[in-house]
Amino acid sequence: MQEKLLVLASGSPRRKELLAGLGLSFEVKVSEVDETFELGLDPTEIVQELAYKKAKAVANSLSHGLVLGADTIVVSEGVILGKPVDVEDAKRMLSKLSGRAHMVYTGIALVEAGGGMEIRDVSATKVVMKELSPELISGYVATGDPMDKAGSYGIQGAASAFIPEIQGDYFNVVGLPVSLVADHLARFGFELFTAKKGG
Ligand SMILES: Cc1cn([C@H]2C[C@H](O)[C@@H](COP(=O)(O)OP(=O)(O)OP(=O)(O)O)O2)c(=O)[nH]c1=O
Repeated sequence: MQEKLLVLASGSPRRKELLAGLGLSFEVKVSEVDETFELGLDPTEIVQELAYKKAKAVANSLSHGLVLGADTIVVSEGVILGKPVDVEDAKRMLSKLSGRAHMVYTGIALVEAGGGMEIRDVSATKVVMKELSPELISGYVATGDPMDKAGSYGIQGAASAFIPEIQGDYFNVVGLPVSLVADHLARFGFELFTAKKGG
């Protein structure tokens, strides 16, 4: 029986599904966070800072429990690509990613409500994308799939056809580096496959 409360501070259905895969019980609580970041910060710092903001905002509203936040961005040739603002933006991002490799960074933060321990970490995956014709980009964007995703693609959907190779954690690209999260959860007492979970 898991005694300690685990809270996922995310509205992302992918993150919910990936965390649920670990077999732990958790609640989802989302709070509005300003996702702007300081210019000049390294992408690995930006994703950790945004993940921390998301987790901290929810932790501040609770008296107890452990809160997990995450943030994913795509970086191509030094340019940070978040979620597209519209269809044209999505097409622009995909044209930029076409025919070259880029990096996907997901920052994670675990924050104990009530002023306990806090950790941040980051996972990086290199993604190789095929050359995409304008017709292919238009067709994919028309499906709507890119619109809520960093870099304007979802490796887990039809865009899998564009990606012949990755180096690193696949789940990191989808939005949650599950293996890294599991390692950190264990440090907070959330052990997998033991009788005592989060006690
Ligand atoms: C690159 C890539 C991103 N994504 C998603 C993961 C994230 O949900 C999203 C990046 O946006 P985020 O701002 O990291 O997360 P979010 O707004 O969806 O959810 P929340 O802030 O509430 O936690 O892009 C995919 O699903 N597949 C992919 O291949």
